[in-house]
Amino acid sequence: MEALLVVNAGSSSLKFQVFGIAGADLKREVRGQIGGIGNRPHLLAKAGDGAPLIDRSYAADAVRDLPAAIAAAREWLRTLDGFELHAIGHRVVHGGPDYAQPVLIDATVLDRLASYQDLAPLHQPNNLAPIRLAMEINADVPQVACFDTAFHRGHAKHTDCYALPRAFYDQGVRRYGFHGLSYEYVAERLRDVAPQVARGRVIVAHLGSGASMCALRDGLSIESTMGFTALDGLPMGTRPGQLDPGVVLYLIIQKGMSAEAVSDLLYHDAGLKGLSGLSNDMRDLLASDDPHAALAIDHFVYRCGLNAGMLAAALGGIDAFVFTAGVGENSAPIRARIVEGLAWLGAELDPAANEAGAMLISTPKSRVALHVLPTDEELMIARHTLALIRTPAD
Ligand SMILES: Nc1ncnc2c1ncn2[C@@H]1O[C@H](COP(=O)(O)OP(=O)(O)O)[C@@H](O)[C@H]1O
Ligand SMILES: CC(=O)OP(=O)(O)O
Ligand SMILES: [Mg+2]
Repeated sequence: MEALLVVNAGSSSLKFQVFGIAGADLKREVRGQIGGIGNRPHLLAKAGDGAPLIDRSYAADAVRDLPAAIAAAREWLRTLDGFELHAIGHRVVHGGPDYAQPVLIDATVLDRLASYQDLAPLHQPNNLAPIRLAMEINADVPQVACFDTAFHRGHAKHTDCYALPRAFYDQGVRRYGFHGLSYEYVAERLRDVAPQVARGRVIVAHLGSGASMCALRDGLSIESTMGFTALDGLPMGTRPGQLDPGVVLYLIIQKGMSAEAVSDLLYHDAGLKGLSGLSNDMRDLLASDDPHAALAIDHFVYRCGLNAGMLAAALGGIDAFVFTAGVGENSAPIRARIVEGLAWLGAELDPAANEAGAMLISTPKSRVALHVLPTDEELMIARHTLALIRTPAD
């Protein structure tokens, strides 16, 4: 069977999927992940119908880092029969000012993507590692990079500039926005499940370990809470979200911290983890009776409300609000608390539908339709990859 491999290499996990190609159709054949890298490595893979394929734990030092996880995943993928690899599609978080569309990867493209590494230190190096490896060992298989930033590239200039001297904008210092593959998928899903609403003004909240919101008008992104890097906007598992740049200056100038130490703080030790002092995982905080866990949750919910207000202003009101990603798809209590903060916009929750995790969780008289739509970045990558390898070169 002709097949595509999709790779989503994150900060602590390596996700991969295999799609069979039948004409213009894609069929998910394998959905796999190595999580707990360097800690409690664990390879789990299922067939497209959910049947288990492998469930294997490794010693921490057997899969210590992402390259080791790639090697482990590759070793297992090679045991699968019947797939003829036609292309590999990758999630690449930062596409900088150059890429507004997915792109076929060659050495020049790879160099350019590597130059954005410092703008996404948690993601970009890991995104590029499997590309480099495949270039060596599967040199004849085309690879496609699909960007988190691309879906937001149509933003108006007055919305994606910072109030800095304009030369910085020309150098690429702009508000890019991220999680674009997720928003693009959710916008498509919304067109299926609520076509009328999808043509209107919608906020999508991607609340996972990274978190952001996107304002959609007629299915297109017009604003995002994230900026130049994936540090801005909402508080996240280990990132602070919006922060006065004066804090960074204070840490460097007054406290004598190095740039590396500040970067480490902002990417690894802030957010829910920093504020609670307990965990970056919302499940741990919800289960804890520590007052610092409550503080972290209160802050997260409060900032979600503030940012929703900002995006509602960008849209001139909202017709729908959509929850997606790990927290958004799975946590009824967090959804309920965020919706309380949207009451002024006319949002009214149906508590039973929310508890049941239904696709529509608002009451019939709510002025804002409230949806829960599971995201699927990997399917979006597979579609883009197939479209690119099928496009004849001109
Ligand atoms: N039932 C749940 N309740 C609250 N939070 C949850 C639940 N399930 C998952 N999460 C949160 O979702 C996060 C992972 O989200 P996900 O979208 O998979 O993130 P990423 O792709 O960035 O790793 C976890 O860190 C956890 O905090
Ligand atoms: C861009 C980003 O924050 O991604 P993730 O949520 O996967 O960490
Ligand atoms: Mg994610």
